[in-house]
Amino acid sequence: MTLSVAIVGVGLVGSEFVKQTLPLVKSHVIRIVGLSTSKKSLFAASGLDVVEADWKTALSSSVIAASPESLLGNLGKLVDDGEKTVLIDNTSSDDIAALYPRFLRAGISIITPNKKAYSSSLSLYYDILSASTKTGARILNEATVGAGLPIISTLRDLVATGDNVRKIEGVLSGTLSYIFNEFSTVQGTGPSFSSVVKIAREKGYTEPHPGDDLNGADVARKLTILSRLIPSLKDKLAEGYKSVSTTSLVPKELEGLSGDDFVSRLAGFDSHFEELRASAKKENKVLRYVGVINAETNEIKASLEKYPADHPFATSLGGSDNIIAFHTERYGARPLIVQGAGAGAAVTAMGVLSDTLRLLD
Ligand SMILES: NC(=O)C1=CN([C@@H]2O[C@H](COP(=O)(O)OP(=O)(O)OC[C@H]3O[C@@H](n4cnc5c(N)ncnc54)[C@H](OP(=O)(O)O)[C@@H]3O)[C@@H](O)[C@H]2O)C=CC1
Ligand SMILES: N[C@@H](CC=O)C(=O)O
Ligand code: NA
Repeated sequence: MTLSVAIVGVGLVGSEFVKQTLPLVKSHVIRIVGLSTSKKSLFAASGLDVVEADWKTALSSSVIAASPESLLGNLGKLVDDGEKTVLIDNTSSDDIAALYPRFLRAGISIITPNKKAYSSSLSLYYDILSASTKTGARILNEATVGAGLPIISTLRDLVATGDNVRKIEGVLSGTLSYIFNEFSTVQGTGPSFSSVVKIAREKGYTEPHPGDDLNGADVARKLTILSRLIPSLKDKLAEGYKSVSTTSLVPKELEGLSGDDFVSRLAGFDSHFEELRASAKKENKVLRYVGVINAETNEIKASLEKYPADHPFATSLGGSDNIIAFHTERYGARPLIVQGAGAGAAVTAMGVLSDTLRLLD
């Protein structure tokens, strides 16, 4: 059966998703029925004529305004006609996330790298789970943590097979990994903090607003998504990521600025970060921003820490690498470790597309 797919959000990840999907459109595994930005949309129930490059022109010249309501109606009709139908949410929008229960109740599956739905209030989370259970429409979000790395599937497998997860710890932000791998080296020297943040943004690692990475919220969201999969912690974070103890690296003066203004004014705070780097170097340590879920002490925390120069977080990470260690009863002596690029369009779109193909299992 051909999957009918509507893609909302065609920025860095969304455009790469379309690119990776084109061979599957040619072989009739997938039919792209909808494309939309925050302003414009295209829809054809029988499938859009999607050709690399041309779809961008067609979408930007479309006169049809984006409307999640009409998309819901159009996709609902496909479900009624017996089509396997999927919404791919490649935005970082809270508004789209809030609509997931309605899409699921209409029998439309959802695949997303957008962390908003699973890391906000517990009530939205349970609304999503119950809508999915009711209709059998599935929601998969592997790319929300570690981009294409198998983090969520690994944790689900550990829990489903009865292992006891004691602690999860690691570097969960591709942006903050890149920034501190470049900024805080064992030599204790390197480029200025603001210049590395700028490059991380240019490389497509950051959230649409880089302050959402630097304030720790992105890591806190990932910790929320993971902790809700651990039976003893599933109801702990009532307010989602806001309930996580989080260290922000955003100077107070830059709060509330647009992404562009934020990045251009960050240079004014380079000396503060230079001091942090120098103080770590004095102890022969490096700075790394880490996330920890401790199921034994119930502590869930996102923070900037110092690690000895010979620690794996200091020696084995490069680029936007994430490293996540699962300490469990079965993996008692040595944790199960997943490591690799944790941000960037190619690896994120791969995570979204592989989830999409799981719907055909
Ligand atoms: N970049 C990465 O490495 C990773 C990203 N992610 C997640 O992937 C998602 C996309 O990230 P990325 O591609 O980098 O972000 P971009 O800012 O490049 O793209 C976001 C897109 O979403 C669109 N959009 C925003 N709001 C709406 C809306 N209400 N309706 C329709 N479209 C909307 C924007 O449209 P417009 O152009 O009109 O504003 C834009 O095209 C985010 O949730 C991010 O957290 C997850 C893992 C890694
Ligand atoms: N901004 C995020 C993108 C992936 O979730 C990160 O840097 O990890
Ligand atoms: Na992942």
